[in-house]
Amino acid sequence: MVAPPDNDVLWARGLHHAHGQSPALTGISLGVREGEILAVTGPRGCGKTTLLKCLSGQLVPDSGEVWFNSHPVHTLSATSRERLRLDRFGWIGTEPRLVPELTARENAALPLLVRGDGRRAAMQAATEWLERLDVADCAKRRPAALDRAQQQRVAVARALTTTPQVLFADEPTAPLHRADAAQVLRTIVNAARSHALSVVLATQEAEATTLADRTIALLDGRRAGAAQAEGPAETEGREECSLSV
Ligand SMILES: Nc1ncnc2c1ncn2[C@@H]1O[C@H](COP(=O)(O)OP(=O)(O)OP(=O)(O)O)[C@@H](O)[C@H]1O
Repeated sequence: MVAPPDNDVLWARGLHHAHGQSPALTGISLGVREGEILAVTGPRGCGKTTLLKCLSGQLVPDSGEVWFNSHPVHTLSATSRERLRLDRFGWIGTEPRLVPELTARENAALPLLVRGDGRRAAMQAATEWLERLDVADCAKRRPAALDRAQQQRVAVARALTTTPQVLFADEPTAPLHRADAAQVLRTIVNAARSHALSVVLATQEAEATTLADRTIALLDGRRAGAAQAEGPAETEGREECSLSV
C-alpha cells in the first residue's frame, strides 16, 4: 500500500466493485481535499452510489484502496468502519428516511444519541442545526407533518449534528421540485462552506455542478474525465446564499 498525498482528506485508488455479477466500479481513482465540494455526475447506473458507499466505508470494494486522513479504510473491521462513519462522516440520501415516530429534533439528534452522547447535549446540537437550516419551527413536529423539502432539511441536520469531516450526499435533491431542490442544495453547500467540510455530492443537477469546486463524470463504472473547468467554477462555487448556516 502507498500512502495518499497529505492534502487529500479522502483518497481512493483503483476501486473495483461488483454487485453479484453486475460490475458497478471498474477502476476509479480520486482525491478530495479539505473543504472541497466534489460533484460526481453521470447517467443512471454509472456507479455514483456504489462509489459513495465505498468511499464512506459502507461497502468494502472488491479491490482498490480508500484512505481517510492518511489511514486506510478498506482494511478496517466492520465495527471500526461503523465508528468512523458515526464520528467523521455524514450521509444524506435521496430519501430523507426519517423515523416516523420521532420529532424532527429527535431525528436530527439520532446520530449523537446512537454514539452515546448525552441527551441534553444531543438535543441542543440538533436544535442549533435545525435553526441554521431554517427549519427550527419544525422541531417538535413528526415527519408526516412536514413537507418533502422540510424533511430533507431535517435529514441534512441529522447528517451535520456530529460535525463530520466529510459529508456524502447521494442525489439529495432528486425527488424535490426545482425551487425546493435549489434551496436544499444551497443549504448543503453553505453548511459545507461555513464549517470547512469536504463534500462528495452525487448529482445530475446542473446547478450542483456550478456550485461545486470540481466535477468528475462517471461512465460505466469508471471516470469519463473532468466534466468542467476548475477555474471559474471554483469562484462561482463559493458564492454565498441567504441561509443562516
Ligand atoms: N444491490 C445491487 N444489486 C445488484 N446490482 C446493483 C445493486 N446496486 C447497484 N447495482 C448495479 O450497479 C450499477 C451501478 O449502480 P449505482 O446505483 O452505483 O449507480 P448510480 O449511478 O448511483 O445509479 P442511479 O442514479 O440509478 O442511482 C448499476 O448497473 C446497478 O444496476
